[in-house]
Amino acid sequence: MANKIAKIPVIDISGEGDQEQIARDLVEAAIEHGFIYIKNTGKDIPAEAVDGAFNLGRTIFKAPLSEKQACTIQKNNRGWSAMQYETLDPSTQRVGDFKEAFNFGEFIHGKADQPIPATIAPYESQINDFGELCYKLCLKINTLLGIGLQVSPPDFFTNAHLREKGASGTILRFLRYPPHTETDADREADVRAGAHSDYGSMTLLFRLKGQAGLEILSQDGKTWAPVPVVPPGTENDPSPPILLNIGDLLSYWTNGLLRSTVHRVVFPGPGKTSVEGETDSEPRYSIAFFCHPVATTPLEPVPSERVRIHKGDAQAKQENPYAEKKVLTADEHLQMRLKASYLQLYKDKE
Ligand SMILES: O=C(O)CCC(=O)C(=O)O
Ligand SMILES: [Fe+2]
Repeated sequence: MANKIAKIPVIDISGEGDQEQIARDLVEAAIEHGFIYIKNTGKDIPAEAVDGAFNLGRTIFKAPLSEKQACTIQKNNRGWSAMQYETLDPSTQRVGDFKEAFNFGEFIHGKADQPIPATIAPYESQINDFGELCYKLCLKINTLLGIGLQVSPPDFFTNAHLREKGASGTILRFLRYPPHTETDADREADVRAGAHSDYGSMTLLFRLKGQAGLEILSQDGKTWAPVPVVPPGTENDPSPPILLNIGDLLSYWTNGLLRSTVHRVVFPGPGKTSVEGETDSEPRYSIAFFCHPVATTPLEPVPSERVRIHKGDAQAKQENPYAEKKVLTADEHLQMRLKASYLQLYKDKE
């Protein structure tokens, strides 16, 4: 039986409306769900930029294998991750994630600071521009979270993300999940992306209409709910909402007040998705922007009364052990998580 679809609020942050109210709504959604649909009216990220980025994603993965291999992912988390190279849930997965991915780190003066396939070299500035739009949207969200949590000063989170203050683990990631074919040996065991929570402060996720697969885990850790690409009320928007989720770092930084929700990408199978109009029979593409604070940021107590008085929720910690308080800087927090997911990379090179 297919599960009920996830009930995630849709919030419009693109207008001139009451910013305090929008900020409060955003914070409540981040506390309650950890996932929020950011209505895409085309003002922050134009629909053409999203479409262009998806075309780029297709081009990257079509590049010759030798070009992609020359850019194999490194410990700096940049580059190409081949099919089944990453294992997001090593505790339960026998085989790696049924996906390939390409990670771009921060660009410097509009140029990639890593090897990129020759096939996509002509599009370097387009990749940079899309990353810029995502970065600016994350700054805006950081400011709203600061306002909503009554952090003093309200730009506390925003300041920690300013690129001019130093490098960060921020990544623009293109993903391709091929469909299953009759000959795939391990169809039952295959998961497209194992259960995990994201590492950074927040993630922006772009998906395509009609493509099923993303699910979130309920707070009691018992049921998975599919997350529709186009939730009710957004059917006529220029582009599907951008799915925002809180990552472990921000959850950790706020004593677990903001929720870092566990999610995965599956093959629902024919007729098994409860999201009307979505299937897993075609290759699935998605784009994730993983936003991180400047690497040297000390994750000190957030100057907010709401955060201070929040008592860590034992249930949330059990569900997501990485949300526990134990790490000091943004970079140390990230390194811990990467090591757990790229088993081969760290085994081969240690
Ligand atoms: O492709 C998706 O829909 C989600 C991907 C994801 O959760 C991730 O890369 O962290
Ligand atoms: Fe994720």
